[in-house]
Parts: sequence; C-alpha cells; structure tokens
Amino acid sequence: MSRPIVIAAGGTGGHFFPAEAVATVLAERGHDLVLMTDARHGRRDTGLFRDLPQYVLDGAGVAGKGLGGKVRGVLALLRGIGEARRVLKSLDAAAVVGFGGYPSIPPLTASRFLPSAKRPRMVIHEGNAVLGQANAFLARFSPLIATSYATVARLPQHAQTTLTGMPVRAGIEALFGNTYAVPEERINLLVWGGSLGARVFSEVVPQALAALPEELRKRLKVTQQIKADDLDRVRAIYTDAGIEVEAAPFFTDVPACLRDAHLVIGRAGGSSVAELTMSGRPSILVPLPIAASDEQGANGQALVDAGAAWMIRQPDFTPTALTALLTDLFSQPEKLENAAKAAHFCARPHAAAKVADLIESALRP
Ligand SMILES: CC(=O)N[C@H]1[C@@H](OP(=O)(O)OP(=O)(O)OC[C@H]2O[C@@H](n3ccc(=O)[nH]c3=O)[C@H](O)[C@@H]2O)O[C@H](CO)[C@@H](O)[C@@H]1O
Repeated sequence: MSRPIVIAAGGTGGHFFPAEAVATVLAERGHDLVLMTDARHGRRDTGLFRDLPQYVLDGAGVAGKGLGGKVRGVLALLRGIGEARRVLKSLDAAAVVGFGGYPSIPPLTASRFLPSAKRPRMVIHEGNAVLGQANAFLARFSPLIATSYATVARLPQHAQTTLTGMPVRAGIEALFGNTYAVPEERINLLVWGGSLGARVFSEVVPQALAALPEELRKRLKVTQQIKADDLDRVRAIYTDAGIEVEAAPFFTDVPACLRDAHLVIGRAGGSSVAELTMSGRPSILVPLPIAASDEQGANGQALVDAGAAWMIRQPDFTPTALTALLTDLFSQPEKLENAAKAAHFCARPHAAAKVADLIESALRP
C-alpha cells in the first residue's frame, strides 16, 4: 500500500454521504484509502467502505451529561487521539480528511502530534453555511477547508478556504441538468426529515393537506418519510382525506423521489439542501430548531435569499400556516417553477471531484 489517505467520518447520513462521494472519486483515481470512525458510530459495511481498511476509535462526543459524563467524554477523546496517532504513524498516512462531527476530531488532532516528516496533510470539509463545532475546533490547526457555501459563518479570519460545494451521491449528481415539469394534473409532494426523520412533519403535514380543497387533494400524491411507529396513524389520515400516500421510515432511492417531486417539504441539513439544488426542486424548509449553531437556518436562508425555497421556523410551522402557503403555491405553479430554476442555479456540481482535487493539491510537495 502506498501512503494512504485517511477519511475521518461517521455519524448521520448527512455527514457520511459526502465522505463516501469523495472517497469514491479518490479510489477511482488510484489512491489507497483508510476509514477512521468512532465507537459510537461503528464500522461501515455499505458501499465502498465495505472493502476499505477501517479503524474504529474511542472518542465519542465530549458533551456527556453532568460532570461525570463530560470527564468520561474527554477521557474517551484522549484515548481516541492516542489510538489515532499510533495508527497514523504505522500507516504513514499522506493526508487526513475530515467531514465534520465528533468522529473527525481524534484522527485530525492526532495528526498534529506526529513529527513533521511523518505529519499527514490536513483537509476538512464543511457542509453547512456555519462552521460546525468539530470543524471550528480543528480549524485552529490551519487545515485546508473545503466549503459548500459562498459564505460560511464562524470561519477563522485566516482560514485557507476553497469553495467546492457539497459532495452528493452519484445518483443525485446525475439529476443535475434535469428539467422541472410544472404540475398540471398530478402534484407530487415529497416530505422528508433528514437521515433520522422528523416527527414534526407527521404531526403537521397530514393535517395541513387534509384541510386543502377537495379539488387539490384529489390531485395530490404524497411520498413521506415517517417514523415506523407513526406509519399506520399517518396513513389513515391521508386515506380518510382521499390523498394517495407512499410512506416509509427511510427511502433508499432518493434520486427517484427527487426526480418525481414537484415540491419538497423538509429540514435544511447540509446534504438535503445540496440535493434540492442538484435536482432543482423547490422546497418549504423547516430548519431543525435544536441544531447546534442554527446551521440549518443558515443553509435554508441561502436558498430563500436565492428565491429557491420558502422557510417556516418550527414554532410557526402549523397546519393552518402550511395549508395557506400550499394553497398559494399550488394555485400559482409559476412560483414553483421559478423556485425550481433558482434552486438549480444554486447547485454546485462535481463537488466530490473538487474536494478530491483539493486533497491532491495538498499532497504535492
Ligand atoms: C451535512 C450535515 O452536517 N448535516 C446536518 C444534519 O445531518 P442529517 O444527516 O440529519 O441531514 P442532511 O440533510 O445533511 O442529510 C440527510 C441525508 O439523508 C438522506 N435521506 C433522507 C431521508 C430518506 O428517507 N432517505 C435518505 O437517504 C438524504 O438524501 C440526505 O442525503 O444533522 C445535523 C443535526 O443533527 C445538522 O445540523 C447538520 O447540519
């Protein structure tokens, strides 16, 4: 094995899909790769990662409950850094690439504790319009930073940034350039809540749709991500309202869901927003209210400012407010069409290749 590139990633789909997209490009370009993740998230046995060497390190989040939890968290992190340092040294890694989140902290921090001749180059990718907590910590070590938005809040003043966009899975990248067909008879609505789903959409959306005039309800086909224990209850509301529904706790064929959608209702996580722009789909965004730095609000605002989306903050996301907005949009489909065009205009295609280019540039002497 030549000097490998270490991919430091873990966590929810939103954090992991970009890592997988970049790793795929690097593998195609002939680089040897290694995955480092943490014990909380465990091994990855899907896609490309199934066949990669993997190191599952200690070092979950430091935000444990109470003083005892915090102390345990810090000790786990220190153990993770120690393990990562040993592994990086023995691998003689050429670069360590982080994709945000706690799993990226031990490998990238450890790389700073290697002698300069052995020290791998350090690159981090930020998928949101606000620098995440883990990346903000790692930014102190002056890595190269790949960004997904033209403006990223909380970037240190002297950060070396390159605007690459947010890497998406190949099937979603393939949607770039597809056209948006204004709903004429059928209206396809996609409702999703991020990689873990979001109960608020099961509480608000069915009620809002059931209150639409019958003429609109008959035209609707809803494809909705619904948590398993809510499926029967929510399906029944749609059936009673005469609305066709396809529901599942998780959709694997996201490209098909996006391709068919005339409008998407969802959260504003980094990957979701990138996928909306790549497919050129208009959306109503309800940012996750508990997100650490309101990064979802910032991601969503970028689309709203571009005319590509409408945003409703969760406290205002009521059935009445949603019914009113949907009635307006469905009765003036040109608004949807304009938002679709604006969304497409925000897309940054080939982001995985651009991140890979940046990593390769860091490898050059
Ligand atoms: C990249 C990133 O930092 N993402 C955010 C998010 O990640 P989170 O993973 O929740 O959300 P993202 O929008 O980033 O990603 C969701 C991913 O799940 C996929 N999907 C969703 C539904 C489904 O049925 N099938 C499916 O495959 C989407 O296509 C997308 O690729 O969590 C945090 C809070 O916990 C946010 O504040 C983060 O900003």
